[in-house]
Amino acid sequence: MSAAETWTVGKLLTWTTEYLKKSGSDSPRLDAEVLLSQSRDCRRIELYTAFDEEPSEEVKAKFRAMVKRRAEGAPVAYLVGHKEFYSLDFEVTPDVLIPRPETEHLVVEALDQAKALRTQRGSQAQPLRLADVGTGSGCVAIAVAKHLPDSQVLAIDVSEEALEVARRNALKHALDPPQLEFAQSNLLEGLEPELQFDLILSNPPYVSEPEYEALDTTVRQYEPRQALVGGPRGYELIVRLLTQAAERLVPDGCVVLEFSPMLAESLDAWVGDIWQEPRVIKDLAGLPRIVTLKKRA
Ligand SMILES: C[S@@+](CC[C@H](N)C(=O)[O-])C[C@H]1O[C@@H](n2cnc3c(N)ncnc32)[C@H](O)[C@@H]1O
Repeated sequence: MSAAETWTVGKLLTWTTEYLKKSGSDSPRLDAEVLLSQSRDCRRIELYTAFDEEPSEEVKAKFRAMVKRRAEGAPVAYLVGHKEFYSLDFEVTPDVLIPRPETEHLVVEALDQAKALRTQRGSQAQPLRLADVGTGSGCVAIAVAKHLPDSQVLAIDVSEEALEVARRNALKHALDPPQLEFAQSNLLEGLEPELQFDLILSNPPYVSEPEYEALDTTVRQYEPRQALVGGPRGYELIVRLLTQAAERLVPDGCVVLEFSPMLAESLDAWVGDIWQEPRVIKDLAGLPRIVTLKKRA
């Protein structure tokens, strides 16, 4: 970018798109638009009616600094401090995983299972009790709580730093106890012994250690390892969670889990003698991504 040129919104977007493309971004135009709208404090769509305007020096300086960090690999969501998930806006910091679009399938399936339980139990039933294990930013717990106003959701994480972000997101979406509560716990271990749930949801860490080493450096360098790695083989946390969940579910309840398509061949082993035939949901790429498990009678 030369200082003498007039850097209009349109030119800034064109130049930055090319620059970020060369730096390895797989969504350079979108990145440029998100960063510029954040710097101008406007909505992305408003850039389209401001193509010929020249932003102030302050806006351009802010934009340049973010573009530089993006070119170095920093994820856009951490640079702007928020990310949309299930049509809701969530604060994100490097203490939490950036919510992924495939996790929206977990929310859809959780809402379907909640509806089925309600229908089964009738209109006089108690509020549904849900747990979201490994809540991170709180995106799953909050999306579900927003769509199930008469439910009680317990959002759990082992990381106190992640819980602080999730609590701020709950505040932002006007969710209070008893509809949404938080607990720091290693999976379900630290909870009161009498706590039982109708639905246990989780997008747990499920990347194996070798897969982690092969992940894009932007993920490894910026996102919390604890949110990604499930153990040497990837499924260790899932197996522990399923054992604990079997003790915490009411008889007609179920577990809804996101997992890696790489772990699909382990599904039968997870089911064992405890769970019924799994219901598997595929993501938009046609890969197995979500599994729902009900206990055998
Ligand atoms: C894959 S992230 C999911 C975050 C969020 N639910 C989402 O879908 O974007 C997994 C989360 O599990 C948490 N976690 C890791 N090990 C845990 C454990 N043993 N007990 C509870 N939470 C754990 C991590 O801190 C992280 O927030």
